[in-house]
Amino acid sequence: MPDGSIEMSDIHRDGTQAIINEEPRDDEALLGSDNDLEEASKLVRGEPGIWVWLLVVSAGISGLLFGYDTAIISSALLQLANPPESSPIPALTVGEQSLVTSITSISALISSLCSGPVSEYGRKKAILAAAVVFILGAIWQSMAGSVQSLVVGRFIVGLGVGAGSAVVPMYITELSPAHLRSRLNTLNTVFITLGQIVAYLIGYWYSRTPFGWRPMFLLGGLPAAIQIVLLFFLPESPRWLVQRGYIEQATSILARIYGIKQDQANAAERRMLSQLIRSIERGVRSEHELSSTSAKWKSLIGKRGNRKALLISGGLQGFQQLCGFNALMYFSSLIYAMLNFKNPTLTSLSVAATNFTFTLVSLVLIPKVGKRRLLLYSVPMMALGLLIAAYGFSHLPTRQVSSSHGADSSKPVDPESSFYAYVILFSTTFYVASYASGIGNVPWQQSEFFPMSVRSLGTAVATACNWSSNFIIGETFLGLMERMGAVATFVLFAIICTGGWVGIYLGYPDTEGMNLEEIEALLSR
Ligand SMILES: O[C@H]1[C@H](O)[C@@H](O)[C@H](O)[C@@H](O)[C@H]1O
Repeated sequence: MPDGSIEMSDIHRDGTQAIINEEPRDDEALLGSDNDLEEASKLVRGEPGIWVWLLVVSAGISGLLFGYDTAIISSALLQLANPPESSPIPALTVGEQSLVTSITSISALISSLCSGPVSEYGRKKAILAAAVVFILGAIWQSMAGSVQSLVVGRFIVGLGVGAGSAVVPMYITELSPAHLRSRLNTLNTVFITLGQIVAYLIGYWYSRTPFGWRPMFLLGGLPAAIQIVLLFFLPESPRWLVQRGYIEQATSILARIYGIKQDQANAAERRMLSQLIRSIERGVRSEHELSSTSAKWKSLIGKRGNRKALLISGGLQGFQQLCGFNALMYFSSLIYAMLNFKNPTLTSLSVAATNFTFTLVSLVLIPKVGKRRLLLYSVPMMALGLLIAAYGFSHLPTRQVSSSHGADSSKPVDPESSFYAYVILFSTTFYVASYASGIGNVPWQQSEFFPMSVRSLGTAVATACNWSSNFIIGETFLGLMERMGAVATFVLFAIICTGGWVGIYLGYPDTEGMNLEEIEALLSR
């Protein structure tokens, strides 16, 4: 070859075994000059093309559904707790309401764990399976004729939520160029938070329609149907393809991601592609022995780098939920009703809107500031917001904050307590903004910590940490408020934030701009 670069056909392999058995070649002998390398790195730092954005948006529909399905339940419950006389489902008791809400976290926990083995068959297949489950769940919930079938419908939809929440960030991580990985992953969280806003708006829209909960649930199936169509155009993860030996397909997908026309590629471009493929190959080669699930578990827990990856990602996922954000998300209308706000539903829409807006802010900040620094700056602000809210609660009459029955409109509002109610509104909004800027989305970027051999399993376990902590908060928050009071509950969350900050300071590495293979090397040290 005239310029010393390699042809695509040179890097084509016919199966995993061939990759594994092949001796590493001397890259330098095959690749071009230093000038080529400089050009190649400029290419790597370019803006993502429209194809990459479309790809992430199509995959991100799972995030939209995650947000929609976890948030729509609060509007649906308002109706299901006060049904019209002709309703086949009697008014849900408090216990049933909590079961219908928490069953989704339980099934999300189960399916996030199962998503590991399923995504070994292909990331796209796993996303497709989640989309089918979303549609099934939407139809089932909307047609429910009894409490039991409602619970089954919520269970089904939770299976989609859990699988989508584990697989989509992994898929995005595996196909993103290193310098765009954080940004593209944050886009998935933008979709989650957008789904939550859409759910509040649709919930509000149907709130006065008799049996409005049926269309509320059914509408969740629509984006999933669109996603199934889009999936035909989505490529498979290039890293998964390399692992399976489909080098040619992986190369052409990487070429599209980096905006390279393969038939017209210059030396620098060909060089960059071959380097990418070969560094992925090396990762696959080094861990090829992990074919069984038990060997993967052994490696995940036994190997230093993997164990660290699991601790960081699982710990961060647990912290994301235990810091109490979803308690505010799920029960904000109740809290604001206790504070005598006129329209608690609108005030809680402000929680979702702040969450969405500041996730957008972090989309801009992450590439500039980096994930580690963003977490270190934003978590103390969350603690501050919580402490100010606790201070506000401490000035309100105890009866007002421990009642679970909402606003007492017959009681004249004492102007001093209304001042503190505003202190609480502003401090919780400040807390939500700080949450959304960092811990609200960074944990979902967990897949980057795991090497290919244990990536799906590690991602699944870390995601399960999220859903189990989500369940704990959903189940205990109101009890904590009743038993310990709002002041102690908010102080407790502030203490959790402080502990989380220390954990991040000590253990969360700065991986900004590193490729996945460099992160693997960093954690194995
Ligand atoms: O990252 C998301 C996002 O922050 C959502 O708003 C929240 O409800 C989820 O629990 C979380 O995982």
